[in-house]
Amino acid sequence: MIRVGQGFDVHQLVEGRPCIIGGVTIPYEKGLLGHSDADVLLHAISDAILGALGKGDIGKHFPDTDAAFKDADSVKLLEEIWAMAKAEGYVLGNLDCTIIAQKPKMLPYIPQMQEVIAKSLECDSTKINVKATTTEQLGFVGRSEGIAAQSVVCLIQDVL
Ligand SMILES: Nc1ccn([C@@H]2O[C@H](COP(=O)(O)O)[C@@H](O)[C@H]2O)c(=O)n1
Ligand SMILES: C[C@@]1(CO)OP(=O)(O)OP(=O)(O)OC[C@H]1O
Repeated sequence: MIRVGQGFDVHQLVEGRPCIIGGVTIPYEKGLLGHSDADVLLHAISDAILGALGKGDIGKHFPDTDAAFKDADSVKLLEEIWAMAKAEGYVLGNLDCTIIAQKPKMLPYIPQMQEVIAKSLECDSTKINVKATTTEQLGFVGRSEGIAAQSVVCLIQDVL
C-alpha cells in the first residue's frame, strides 16, 4: 500500500533562542520560539508522516502542555514518529519539503539537513529533498517575524 501525507508548521523568530532547522543549528541573530526546540522543518515532516499514517499530528503525540517535551530535541520526536511507521511495515518512498524564510540563507545547510532527516528515517539521503524560498519580503515571513515549513511524504508498505 502507498500512503501520502502533508505537514505545515510556523514558529516565531525571537532573540535569545538558537536557530535549529532540520536538526542543524544555523548561525543567526534570532532563533525559533516553541515549547520544544521549535524545529519548524522537522515538525512539518513529523506531521506529514503522521498524516500518511492517519495518526493525527505532533501535538497529539507530544503535547506542548507536557513538561517532558520542554526544549525537546525534534530529531528524537521525529525518530519516535518514524518508529510508528516502521511498526506498520512502512519504508520511505520519498520526502519533499520547503522552508519558507526570508533569512537566514538555508542553502549552505541543506545537505546536512538532508543527512539528519535520512538518518532519522533510516533511508538514503537521495530520498530526501529540502528546498528553501523567501516570500519576497511579503507577510510575516518577509518581515522575518517567523519561519514556516511544509512537507509531503510518500510511505510504501513493505508487502513481501
Ligand atoms: N531562506 C532562504 C530562502 C531562499 N534560499 C535560496 O534562494 C533561492 C531564491 O529564493 P527566492 O525566494 O528568491 O526564490 C531559493 O531557490 C533557495 O535556493 C535560501 O537558501 N534560503
Ligand atoms: C513539538 C511540540 C512539543 O511539545 O512543541 P512546539 O515546539 O511548541 O511545536 P508546535 O509545532 O507548536 O507543536 C507541537 C508541540 O507539541
